[in-house]
Amino acid sequence: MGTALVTGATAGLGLEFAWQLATARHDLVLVARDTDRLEQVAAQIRAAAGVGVEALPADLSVPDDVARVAARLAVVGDQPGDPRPVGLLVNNAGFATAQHFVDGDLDVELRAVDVMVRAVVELSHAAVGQMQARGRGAILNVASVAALTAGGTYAAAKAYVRTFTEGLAVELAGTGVTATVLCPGFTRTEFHQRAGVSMSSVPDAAWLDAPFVVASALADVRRGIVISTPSGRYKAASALLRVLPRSAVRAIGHYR
Ligand SMILES: NC(=O)C1=CN([C@@H]2O[C@H](COP(=O)(O)OP(=O)(O)OC[C@H]3O[C@@H](n4cnc5c(N)ncnc54)[C@H](OP(=O)(O)O)[C@@H]3O)[C@@H](O)[C@H]2O)C=CC1
Ligand SMILES: N[C@@H](C=O)C(=O)O
Repeated sequence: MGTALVTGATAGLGLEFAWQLATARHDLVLVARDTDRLEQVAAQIRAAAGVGVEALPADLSVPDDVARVAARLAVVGDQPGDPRPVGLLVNNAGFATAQHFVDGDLDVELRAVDVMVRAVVELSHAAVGQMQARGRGAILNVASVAALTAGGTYAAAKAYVRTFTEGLAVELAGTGVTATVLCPGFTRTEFHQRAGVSMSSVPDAAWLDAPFVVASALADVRRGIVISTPSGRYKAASALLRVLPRSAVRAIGHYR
């Protein structure tokens, strides 16, 4: 099995990606900011799954850190001593801005763009070059059903990722390399708690579990599906969001 690089691998969906990929015998390169937690996750997966795990601490809002991750992704693996090339890139790291734009902290808005747009573009570019040269590979970018809403910078970033990935999939057709965008709905992770967002009004039936979301996404990657929306509920919600008048979508006012 090949090597997978997962960003945001210390918690939530990223941690679940790491475990499911390790169980499927992929070696891993794991990226996140919290070095202690990252090393701990890497050690646990190495011990339990017996795969190779590199911990690559990086803050994806910091250009030098993104460049280090991009350099790892660009490795073709044809030089003696090279690490193995990455065959699957999972651009998963992200966070909720959890504020309105006008009276919000501009640094938070810009960091959201850096982590969820700029880093996704830079890392995809670094990976796709070596993947195309080797004639195989896959890129999985994590957006959100929020991409179809009008909820400020978070939704705009996710809309970018969705459209960007669709364009990449078109460009890559026939090359042996695929691009998939994952668009989950509400999923139980650390995401809302980290952002200090109360989710008490969201009914139980609206929640997805990370193991289900990740298994659906990886199955869709294997089948070369471009837009992966786990669960019938969120497929229906996405279909509705696409046909509603945008004035109605704006009225939903879904801010993250
Ligand atoms: N949970 C949900 O309801 C939904 C989530 N999503 C998307 O799923 C993705 C994963 O989120 P989820 O698992 O829920 O969130 P979590 O908060 O559980 O995990 C986020 C991960 O991203 C990492 N991370 C955050 N900021 C940075 C940064 N600047 N540089 C590097 N790593 C960073 C965190 O690690 P560390 O703090 O160590 O850096 C952590 O590993 C995100 O892109 C999110 O937008 C989409 C739809 C629904
Ligand atoms: N769908 C979730 C994140 O993208 C949310 O809105 O909480």
